[in-house]
Amino acid sequence: MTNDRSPILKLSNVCKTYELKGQQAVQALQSVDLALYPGECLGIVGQSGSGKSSLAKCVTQLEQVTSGEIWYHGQEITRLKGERLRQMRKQIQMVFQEPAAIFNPRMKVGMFIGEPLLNYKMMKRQAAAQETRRLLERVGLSAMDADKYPHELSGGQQQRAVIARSIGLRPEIILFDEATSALDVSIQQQVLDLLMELRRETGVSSIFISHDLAVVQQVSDRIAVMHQGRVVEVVDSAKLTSSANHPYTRSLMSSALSLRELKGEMQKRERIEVLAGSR
Ligand SMILES: Nc1ncnc2c1ncn2[C@@H]1O[C@H](COP(=O)(O)OP(=O)(O)OP(=O)(O)O)[C@@H](O)[C@H]1O
Repeated sequence: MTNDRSPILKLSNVCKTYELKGQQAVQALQSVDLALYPGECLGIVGQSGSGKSSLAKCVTQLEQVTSGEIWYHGQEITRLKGERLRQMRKQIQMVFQEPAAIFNPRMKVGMFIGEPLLNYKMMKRQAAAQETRRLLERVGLSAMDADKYPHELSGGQQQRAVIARSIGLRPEIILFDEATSALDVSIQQQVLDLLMELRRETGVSSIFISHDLAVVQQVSDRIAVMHQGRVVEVVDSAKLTSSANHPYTRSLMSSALSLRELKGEMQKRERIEVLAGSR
């Protein structure tokens, strides 16, 4: 659908090897080629250890690639330094699984969201405070939450605050790395709905990483399937059932299916128990 346009981000032959003292090196990424098109959500799915987080970290230079190139708007970004790296990180934001890990426990939520607006000199203090309130409300929190400390928010609310901070910078790309995986199922769905709304509203491009194929399929236009550090295939989300070819993708699909059946069966059993008065 999007292949007639130039990609905004392109990974070309990217390899990442972790050298470990006294142990065998780990090849986390092996010759990865991927493209992200403007406005697209590219899903990345694969089991634990398949290299998903390493890929996200190489894009944002939290890790250095071992070899290969990453192009952002025609600029090679694997060795950026100083101000150019800082500007790239403003444009390519990352949202992790554990929001608690990136909060400063002593910094109020309002400051957490407003600080980057000041650091990047996007606006003055008063305007940043106003923008912070707007962002809080945009992600479904209250402007009053600005005065709370992170521990006073639930996990889902913390993740909304992290998303508010990211979108405040008006990035071109947001990388979500298992961003909803730690949340309860109903809260997870609310956050996914928020992400889909924000995407429609802002046109932001995104990479959505998860081990959960059903979740990835819900939010993505295309899905890159990773297995042992390689992208084994890229499929259109809407045509997953008919066009997935690789046996590994097929096995992910059947385990996602049996998980759905299991969940459905448990819900059915709960309903029967409630009707029978045993709960
Ligand atoms: N800093 C590191 N040092 C050494 N090995 C690492 C490091 N980070 C990741 N690895 C290894 O690289 C491989 C890929 O890990 P990575 O975290 O990228 O996979 P993943 O698909 O994101 O898995 P998970 O969902 O469990 O985080 C794994 O074998 C992992 O143990």
